[in-house]
Amino acid sequence: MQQAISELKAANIGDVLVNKSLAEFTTWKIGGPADVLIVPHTKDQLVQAVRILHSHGIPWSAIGRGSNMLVSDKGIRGVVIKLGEGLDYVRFEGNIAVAGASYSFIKLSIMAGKQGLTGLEFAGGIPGTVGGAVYMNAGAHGSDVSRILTSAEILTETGELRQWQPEDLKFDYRHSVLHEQRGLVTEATFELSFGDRKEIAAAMASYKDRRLKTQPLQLACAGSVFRNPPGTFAAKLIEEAGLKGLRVGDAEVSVQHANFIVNTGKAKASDVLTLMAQVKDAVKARFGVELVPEVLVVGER
Ligand SMILES: Cc1cc2nc3c(=O)[nH]c(=O)nc-3n(C[C@H](O)[C@H](O)[C@H](O)COP(=O)(O)OP(=O)(O)OC[C@H]3O[C@@H](n4cnc5c(N)ncnc54)[C@H](O)[C@@H]3O)c2cc1C
Ligand SMILES: NC(=O)C1=CN([C@@H]2O[C@H](COP(=O)(O)OP(=O)(O)OC[C@H]3O[C@@H](n4cnc5c(N)ncnc54)[C@H](OP(=O)(O)O)[C@@H]3O)[C@@H](O)[C@H]2O)C=CC1
Ligand SMILES: C=C(O[C@H]1[C@H](O)[C@@H](CO)O[C@H](OP(=O)(O)OP(=O)(O)OC[C@H]2O[C@@H](n3ccc(=O)[nH]c3=O)[C@H](O)[C@@H]2O)[C@@H]1NC(C)=O)C(=O)O
Repeated sequence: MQQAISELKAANIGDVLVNKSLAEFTTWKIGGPADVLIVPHTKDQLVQAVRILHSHGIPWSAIGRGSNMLVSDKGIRGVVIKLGEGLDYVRFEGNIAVAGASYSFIKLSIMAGKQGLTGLEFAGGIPGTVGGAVYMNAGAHGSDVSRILTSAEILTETGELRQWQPEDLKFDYRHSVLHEQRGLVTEATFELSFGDRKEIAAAMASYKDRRLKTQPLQLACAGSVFRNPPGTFAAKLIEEAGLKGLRVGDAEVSVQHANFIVNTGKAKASDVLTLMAQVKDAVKARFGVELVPEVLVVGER
């Protein structure tokens, strides 16, 4: 690892931060350190960094805005890559939106609406990056990334840039092939439709209003903790099992939305994991339904 770190620094691939806490990079504000966090500022630096890591056989993973991740208290061994400002861009070509992977998915939604383009209204309240949204096939209000994405530029494990088509990404409910196959999204292209600016703004306002009423947006969280089981809602089962307000340390099942766990202070990842296990067990005992996490639990346990 030491040799790779020296090589990364010598190659000027951006910031190379050793033993860097990841808590500040997650919306839960929880998580131990990455052995090394690298922040390439440009796409060239990113490509070079991945090639160096590949040549040393060092594992790497990506972090976007950390809005769907539970990083363990011991943190992540190996290298974590956070994309820098060089991939924080958007451009519109007619009804096509092309966004860099570190661009905010919410900003993309707002910018598309301002162009009079419809199709991204659902993204107005999803507080991650474009890269994270593609990885997760993020969605809301009956739509998701798979409905509008026409291609994604992927940096492969060996450091090659490739254009992937939607079928290559094998999208499913909150799932893409990137869960099984390492690859970094560097850019995504979305096909939208020309619509009415006022109607788009009205839809976004109503989604936002609904979220403000139903989700604990003012508290540190990571969105829905569990996937919705087929035919029902995780939140409904958790509420009916009487678990709202259940706490472990500073981690709490939100009293506002039962499928959100909020960090009310200094919750540790272990507190959230214990709470998740208690919720899972109680729902299984009461309804016989096996809840499956939607949030990604990463790092050394
Ligand atoms: C208040 C709140 C509301 C939310 N509402 C919704 C919602 O309605 N719908 C929904 O789907 N989600 C929702 N989420 C969850 C979350 O915002 C989404 O899953 C989002 O898409 C994650 O993006 P991110 O950039 O934060 O990814 P991260 O959490 O940083 O990462 C998620 C995964 O993507 C990978 N990844 C990140 N960037 C890249 C990249 N460039 N290339 C390859 N892999 C990458 C990471 O390695 C990780 O495995 C919500 C979260 C919060 C806090
Ligand atoms: N609970 C948590 O852990 C977290 C919650 N969030 C929530 O996610 C939302 C976005 O946060 P963030 O990315 O930091 O951006 P901001 O809250 O800074 O918002 C950025 C822009 O997006 C607009 N906006 C925010 N939410 C919505 C929405 N639901 N629909 C349409 N437009 C919206 C804002 O408009 P305006 O100023 O008019 O609202 C602003 O122009 C906020 O509601 C925030 O509370 C974000 C991160 C973590
Ligand atoms: C927040 C996320 O996505 C969200 C997305 O924002 C919303 C809106 O489209 O729909 C899903 O939530 P959700 O299924 O919990 O949606 P909601 O409309 O809030 O609730 C569904 C049902 O559960 C009930 N409900 C909700 C909250 C609660 O505390 N108790 C309860 O009984 C509601 O009454 C409703 O009948 C996504 N979650 C999943 C796991 O699919 C995320 O993925 O992180």
